[in-house]
Amino acid sequence: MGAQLIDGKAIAAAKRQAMKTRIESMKAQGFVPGLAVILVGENPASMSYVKGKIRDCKEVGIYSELIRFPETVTEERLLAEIDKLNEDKTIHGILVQLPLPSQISEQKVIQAIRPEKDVDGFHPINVGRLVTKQEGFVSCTPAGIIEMLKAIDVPVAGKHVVVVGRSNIVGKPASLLFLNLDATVTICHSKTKPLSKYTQQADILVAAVGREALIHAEDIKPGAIVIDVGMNRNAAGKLVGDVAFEEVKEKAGFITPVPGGVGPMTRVMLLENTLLAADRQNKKG
Ligand SMILES: Nc1nc(=O)c2c([nH]1)NC[C@@H]1CN(c3ccc(C(=O)N[C@@H](CCC(=O)O)C(=O)O)cc3)C=[N+]21
Repeated sequence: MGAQLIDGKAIAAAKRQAMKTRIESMKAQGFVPGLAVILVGENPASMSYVKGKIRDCKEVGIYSELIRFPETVTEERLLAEIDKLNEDKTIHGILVQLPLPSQISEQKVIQAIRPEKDVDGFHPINVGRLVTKQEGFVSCTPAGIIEMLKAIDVPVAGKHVVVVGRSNIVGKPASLLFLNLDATVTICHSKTKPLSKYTQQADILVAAVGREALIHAEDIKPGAIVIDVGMNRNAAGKLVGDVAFEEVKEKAGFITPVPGGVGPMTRVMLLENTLLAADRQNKKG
């Protein structure tokens, strides 16, 4: 295999380990960071992701609350719960697991969260802060991608980063983060033609579309850093990314696996954002 593997699972585990000490000293000063996770309905994938988040909190010593609602919950009821959590001094971060059922406006729910507690970084205030390079909260997956590059000591300034995908939670914020780090950024999407013309120019390629085997060996530059954000179930029921891993790994310089790459980093950045939120709210009193 040509490429070096970027082990997101190991990087995330090391970060959680370092957090434990930080949280112990917070607790020694009588201050406990807290995260509230709201889950609506019984989607098995959402339930398993949320369980993971609660487990992560327990491991590092963050106080967590799981608040569950039936699939049929009204928007009004959900917004009332968020209002309550906004005022709750023991809760520093609020995450509403997406997607939400169709009777509920995701935008309304996201905007109901106080930006200071928006550890997902989805609130338009935090998005605006990212655009204008101000301090706020950055969406966990893009933040995790940057942390992986830091871990392998790869500078981003001056690099050509090609992001495939323009979602509000990954593609757009990832592009802005790289831009803020002085990369040259190209954003590609479903209407980009031909996609390979752009991806072949990437020093760092971020694949965040959600389609199995979207990126093949012929689509990348030799030695490129390939970050795979995809989470797809293949025909055999296996979790696979957007990158045809077996062939691309022979040509890339670095590559992230799925599972064990971006996913664990996303989870650990939620913990980081929760600690950041707690620190900031603690300072303000
Ligand atoms: N408000 C909100 N915030 C989110 O951050 C959010 C969300 N809603 N809705 C769903 C997506 C998806 N997401 C994942 C995070 C980690 C893994 C992860 O850890 N994946 C493991 C594998 C897990 C498995 O085996 O299923 C891995 O890649 O190694 C996956 C998916 C966060 N999301």
